Amino acid sequence: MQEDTRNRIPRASIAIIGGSGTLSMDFPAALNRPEVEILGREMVFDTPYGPTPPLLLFRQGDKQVLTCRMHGWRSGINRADASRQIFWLFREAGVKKILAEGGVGTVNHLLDPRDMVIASDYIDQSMRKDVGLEGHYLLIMRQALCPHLRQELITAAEARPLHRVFRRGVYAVTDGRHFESPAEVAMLKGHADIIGQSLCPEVYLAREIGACYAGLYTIVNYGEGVVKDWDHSELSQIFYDDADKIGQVLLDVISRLDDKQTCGCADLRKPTLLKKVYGPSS
Ligand SMILES: CSC[C@H]1O[C@H](OP(=O)(O)O)[C@H](O)[C@@H]1O
Ligand code: HPA
Repeated sequence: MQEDTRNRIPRASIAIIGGSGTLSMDFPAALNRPEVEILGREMVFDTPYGPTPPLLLFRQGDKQVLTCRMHGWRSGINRADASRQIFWLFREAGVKKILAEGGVGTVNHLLDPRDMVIASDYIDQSMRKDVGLEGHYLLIMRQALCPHLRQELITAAEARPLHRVFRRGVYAVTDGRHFESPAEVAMLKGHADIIGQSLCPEVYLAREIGACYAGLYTIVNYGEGVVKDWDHSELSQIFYDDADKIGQVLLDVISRLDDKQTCGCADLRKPTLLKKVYGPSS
């Protein structure tokens, strides 16, 4: 049953946007970490954009962490609205660092299913470019993926060796209820390494609220035409098999994080151009 927690917004300095990996388990409770205490499940909060999807709140050491499950709210809902609701809440809760995880396809023939990539940049091929909170235009998307958070993810992922970890890679963001055609994959080759549907508009909203953002992505399929005869039935098994490692990596990172943002991401949130035309960015 959903607990009604509207208008009682907790403090949380860190947020996790879960993907297909952590969705397949009772994250983070299933990982049996003694320092983790679940503070609330199925928490829904009122926002100017409507009630949020259900979130989970937990404490890890001295940090409070809000988590939402992307797939849990994607089906049948308006993704733009849900993104605004969640990031409005993150801002009000004081979230400064956001970690994401998700499943992706590969367009780079050097990568294989189960490899993990800490994305270093993105190309937005989605139709979600204009999703934001109030009044922020011309956001600077330099270091959209925080170098400090990325380094923490690399360190944590490499310390739990299971599959190959790639320290950088360009994530092409697509839209769809479908994967890409061979021609689309061929077009993306040479520009991107991995394809998924879960990085935008999140990076824009993170920048808008002045939070750092970085993600750990597990390859669950070859893009069409990269390797012939790929069987998509293997896709969800990879999520299930590797969910534990993905979740542990996220918690390992959280245990090392502090509240400081010495990376400069927070300073990049102020649009510097055309203030007179577009109005102030508070
Ligand atoms: C289940 S494969 C397609 C789906 O998986 C990824 O989502 P997530 O990042 O939440 O794991 C990808 O972006 C696609 O939307
Ligand atoms: N394309 C788009 N999104 C995806 C893919 C893909 O190949 N794999 C997982 N999410």
